[in-house]
Amino acid sequence: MKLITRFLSESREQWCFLGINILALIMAAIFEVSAPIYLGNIVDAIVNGLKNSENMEAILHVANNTILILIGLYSGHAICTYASEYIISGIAEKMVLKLRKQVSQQFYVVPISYFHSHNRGDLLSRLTSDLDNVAETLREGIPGLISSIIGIVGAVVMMIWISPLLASIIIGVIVLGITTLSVMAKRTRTVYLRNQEALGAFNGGVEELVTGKAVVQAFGLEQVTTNQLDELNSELFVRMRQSGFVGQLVMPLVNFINQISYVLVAIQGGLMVVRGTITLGDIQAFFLYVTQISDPISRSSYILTKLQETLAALGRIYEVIDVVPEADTGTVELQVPSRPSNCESSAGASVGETASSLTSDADALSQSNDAPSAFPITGAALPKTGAALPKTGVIEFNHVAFGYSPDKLLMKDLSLSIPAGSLVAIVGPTGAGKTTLVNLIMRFYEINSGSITIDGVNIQDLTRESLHKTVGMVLQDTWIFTGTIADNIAYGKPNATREEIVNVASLAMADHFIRTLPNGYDTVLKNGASDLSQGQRQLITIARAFLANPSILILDEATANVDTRTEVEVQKAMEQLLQGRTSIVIAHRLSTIKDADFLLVVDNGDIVEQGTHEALMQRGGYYSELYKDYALGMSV
Ligand SMILES: Nc1ncnc2c1ncn2[C@@H]1O[C@H](COP(=O)(O)OP(=O)(O)OP(=O)(O)O)[C@@H](O)[C@H]1O
Repeated sequence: MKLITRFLSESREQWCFLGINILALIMAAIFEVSAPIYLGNIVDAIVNGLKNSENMEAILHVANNTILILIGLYSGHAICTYASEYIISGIAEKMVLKLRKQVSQQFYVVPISYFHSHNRGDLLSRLTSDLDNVAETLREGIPGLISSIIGIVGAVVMMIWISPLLASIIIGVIVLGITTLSVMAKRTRTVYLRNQEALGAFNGGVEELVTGKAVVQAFGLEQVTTNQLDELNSELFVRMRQSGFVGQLVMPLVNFINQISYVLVAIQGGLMVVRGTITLGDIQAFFLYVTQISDPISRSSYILTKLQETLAALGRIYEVIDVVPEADTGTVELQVPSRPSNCESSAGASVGETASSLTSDADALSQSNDAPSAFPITGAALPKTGAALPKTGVIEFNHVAFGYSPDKLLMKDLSLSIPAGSLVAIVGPTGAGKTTLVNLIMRFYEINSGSITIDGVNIQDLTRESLHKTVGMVLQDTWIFTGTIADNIAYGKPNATREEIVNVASLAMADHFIRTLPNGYDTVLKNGASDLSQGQRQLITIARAFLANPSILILDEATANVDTRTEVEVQKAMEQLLQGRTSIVIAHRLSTIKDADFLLVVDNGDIVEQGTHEALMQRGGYYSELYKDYALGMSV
């Protein structure tokens, strides 16, 4: 009930149209229930005329007038029904549009942790099938229910008006029928629910088979998987047969009730006609009212069952709408330094020229950071990393504590400083907390205590927009949306010119392959660009990062999916991309680790070692062991 009240109160702007719709339904019902009386009048006119030996012309004259009235009534019924359907479909679409907008907007503002704790398919089904369910019930169910109720009430009133005695017999049968149907509806609900569960399980099985086809084939498990799917299919067959059986029971039952009513009306009505207490026309009208009632009864019982399903869907939709959005209480905007963007600085220069000039800059940078203890992990004074470095992009963790659940901390007291413009590689075993560390910089999760600052400003005081403009990410899972390659590259800078786009694509070594496509930069990518190779997709996302030009860049094994030859090219481009910004690379690759100015070795959410590759190797601690294992793995 709460859900219905909420839904109605949130659809206040549609109330007026809803009122008009109900009015149209009432009018349609009035026209419909009036007709049998006039049909009865025709019968009476003919019977009485013949009985009184009136001439045929006089009889037909009376009948013709009534027929005109009937044409008017049926036309009125058709017009009002059409108007009601037209209005209700508008109302339904607007209500669903509003819900869809609310849910879609929520997807942008709910914390990322919400997505991590919910099944992706389940979230999608709320936006699709649950909303469809609500729309269908609004479009067809509710008008059907209202017109059924009005129709039943109208027909009962007319029956009482014609003959209270006959009406009471019919009402008795109706009450009996409704009680039986509602008992059946309860049982049907359970059967339908099991059917939907079986359908969901089968769909899940098919999805797993489709997405994991390569793995299934690689392990030669086609037969096992097919058998599992067969089992799910058999279960679905049984459930569907059951639901079909109970669903088909409703109509025969309603027909049975109908026929009982006809028999009772025929017996009692016949006796009343003989006694002269009712006319033959009234009996005929009575029969028509019985027919008019039976259909709405079966329809409303079905709609009431469907309504339960819709309320469950509405509840799931409101659950998403009610998620508390990520707090964006920050007011500070980080000043973006007047640093030339990648595309401007390189305009006109060949990739080779740019790369070589940058390599020497990078060398200077790495030399200045060579001292093993140059980067304090305690949050003390930042090291001087050379006059050429930019002043923006300093990241500090001050006594940070964080856990995905409050009772289990992953980081207990983490402090570290990353100087502006440095290239830091985070290494550590799987599950050590590398991704978590960068997620905290992006403020995807709120820390339990301590603070994280960028250029001395607590990230909680920054607006989310400013934070995400300052920190860019290139992830291993490439995200390509449906649109042209140019649109995909310009994602972080929608107003970028074609020249800028081509420029950054050249820097990311993507220009060549893009030009080989039939439509070049205007090639439309669909289905996550499944027709491009993983490496090509990655190059596009790297070009995207070039164009967005953030002062801090996070790379999550960004070159992991690029082949060895492409990797060399991408590395060159990367040097350019990383130039002049603080870069944090989560990498397992030897090349990335060696290029880094500094390594942070993470284990159990803590930094256990830090320093350059050489220094850490000399130290012979945790990193050197890790590295030796890695090198051994590479040589095997
Ligand atoms: N969304 C989450 N909810 C709960 N626990 C999580 C979540 N994400 C990660 N964890 C847990 O936190 C710990 C650190 O995970 P994290 O992803 O940061 O490790 P990682 O070092 O990046 O690992 P890998 O190298 O395998 O990617 C792990 O124990 C992991 O199970």
